Amino acid sequence: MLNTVNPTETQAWQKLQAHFEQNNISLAQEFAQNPDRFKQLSCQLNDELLLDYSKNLVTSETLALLNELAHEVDLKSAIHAMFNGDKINQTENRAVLHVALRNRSNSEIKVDGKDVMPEINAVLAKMQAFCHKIHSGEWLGYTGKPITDIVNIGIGGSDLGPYMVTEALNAYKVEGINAHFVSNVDGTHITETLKKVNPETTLFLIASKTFTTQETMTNAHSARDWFLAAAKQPEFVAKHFAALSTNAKSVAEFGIDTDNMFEFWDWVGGRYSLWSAIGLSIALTIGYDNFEQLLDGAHEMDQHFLNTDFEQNIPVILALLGVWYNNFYGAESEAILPYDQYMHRFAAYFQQGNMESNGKNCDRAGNPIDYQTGPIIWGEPGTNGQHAFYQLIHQGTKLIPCDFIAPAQSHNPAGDHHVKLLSNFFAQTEALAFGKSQAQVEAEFIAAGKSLDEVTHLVPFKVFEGNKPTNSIMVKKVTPSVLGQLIAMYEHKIFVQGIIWNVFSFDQWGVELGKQLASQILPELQGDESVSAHDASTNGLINCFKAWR
Ligand SMILES: O=P(O)(O)OC[C@H]1O[C@@H](O)[C@@H](O)[C@@H](O)[C@@H]1O
Repeated sequence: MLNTVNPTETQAWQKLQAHFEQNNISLAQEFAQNPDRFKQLSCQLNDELLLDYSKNLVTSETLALLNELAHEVDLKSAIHAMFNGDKINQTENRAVLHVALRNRSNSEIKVDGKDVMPEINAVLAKMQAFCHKIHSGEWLGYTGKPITDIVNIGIGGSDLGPYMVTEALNAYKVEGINAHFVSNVDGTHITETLKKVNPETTLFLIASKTFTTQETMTNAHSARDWFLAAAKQPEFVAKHFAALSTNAKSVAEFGIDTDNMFEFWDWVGGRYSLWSAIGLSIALTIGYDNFEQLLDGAHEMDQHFLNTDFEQNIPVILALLGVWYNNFYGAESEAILPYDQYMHRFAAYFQQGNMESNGKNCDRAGNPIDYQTGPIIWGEPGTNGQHAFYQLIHQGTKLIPCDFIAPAQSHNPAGDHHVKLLSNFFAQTEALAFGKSQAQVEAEFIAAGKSLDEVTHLVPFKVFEGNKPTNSIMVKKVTPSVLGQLIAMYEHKIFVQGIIWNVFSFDQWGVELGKQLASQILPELQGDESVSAHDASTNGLINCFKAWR
């Protein structure tokens, strides 16, 4: 059981509040006063991942108080509870063991007295053997041809992770295999995807923890109908459909051979499931060995998180900085900005990871919360974002803490692209931190031969106040292992924040109401008679739809 502590009632919180009110931290001043600031406020996981958090609005006192907060809410016990397989997802009475899925040390981890590692290893071995069959061409479709296209049908955690990772690791793609991802129940998604593939050479992976999700089951049935329209014989489904699920009964009812089912367990949260059988599309796309390296990287971050003092603990540092802005500066959102085109779905992935985990307004004792919890997460790859929304980050009225992520080495070192990309990565955090003063703007005008009288009216528009906080996360190269490290880093950041905010990070009751209402509305959309059972707005919209369709 996790304890329940209202963070705002801790001594550390009170001290942080007073510290916040008494200090107006200036990055320019902090850097001017302390030439060792980068050295002191940066750390490396290994020789592939560096976190520079020196451009944050913190002093050594801020960091000490934030650490005190972590200790006061007993973060250490919570971390151990998760790694020990305690049922910390209390509203669903489940353990939270994505760390077991990548427990490369293979040490025993027990749930209800039973070691889960043998089952995990058995599923990994089954995934490895399956990948080998597909990649070697041993597995043949119903007309005797090898598989060339994988279509993953899933949504939420059964889509976002595998899609993000296969995109981020596109440089490792197995030749001859194309991956597709269908998630939306909008018929456009499956229809457009099916136009690109051939039933004789396509393998569908039906990815659903529950195997009941409306979107996924609808898309899966449409895919099967499409397949059978060509293949005719239902027994051919076995060669072209596999299931990734915890629900063997529903998999069998759908008609998928349970030999083709890759199992996982209720202690794997949907948004933490890419490490499980849900990662089969990853292993098929980038190769099983690379999938294992992804697990290895995550395990390395897990060990760092479990064993490192909070002062040097990368996920803990990131989490505490987030709490500082979210709860004291009143920041509403955080941007994740990868300077790596392959990572274009990374922010979208952590929208679910973070917002579904910590978007909660009820504390662990069931009381309503009167302080801020999870932030809004958003972002796009640099430099695209620079030409779109960075204006607001630089000169808008909102504080948006940003994580800048960049690899030192590109997978595509074409010409001078990478140095140009990285020059922007360095320039942006510098500009955000230090801005441009009125004196600098005026000096630039004078240097350009203008008289101040001529340009005074323009000066205020060109001033950047600076003092905008950023983290820079530099990696050597986006390899499978490094990506595993990065994902695990953010997962644990989210965990730490959930512990501090006193919420349950591993349930998601907030997605249920809409699902319930949609299933009530669905039968009402049949027939032409007008609907009056809802509020006036919902009735009006439904009746408009009926008139127009
Ligand atoms: O994997 P299945 O069971 O289809 O769920 C898919 C998604 O459903 C949503 O409603 C959320 O609960 C997500 O956390 C989950 O990842």
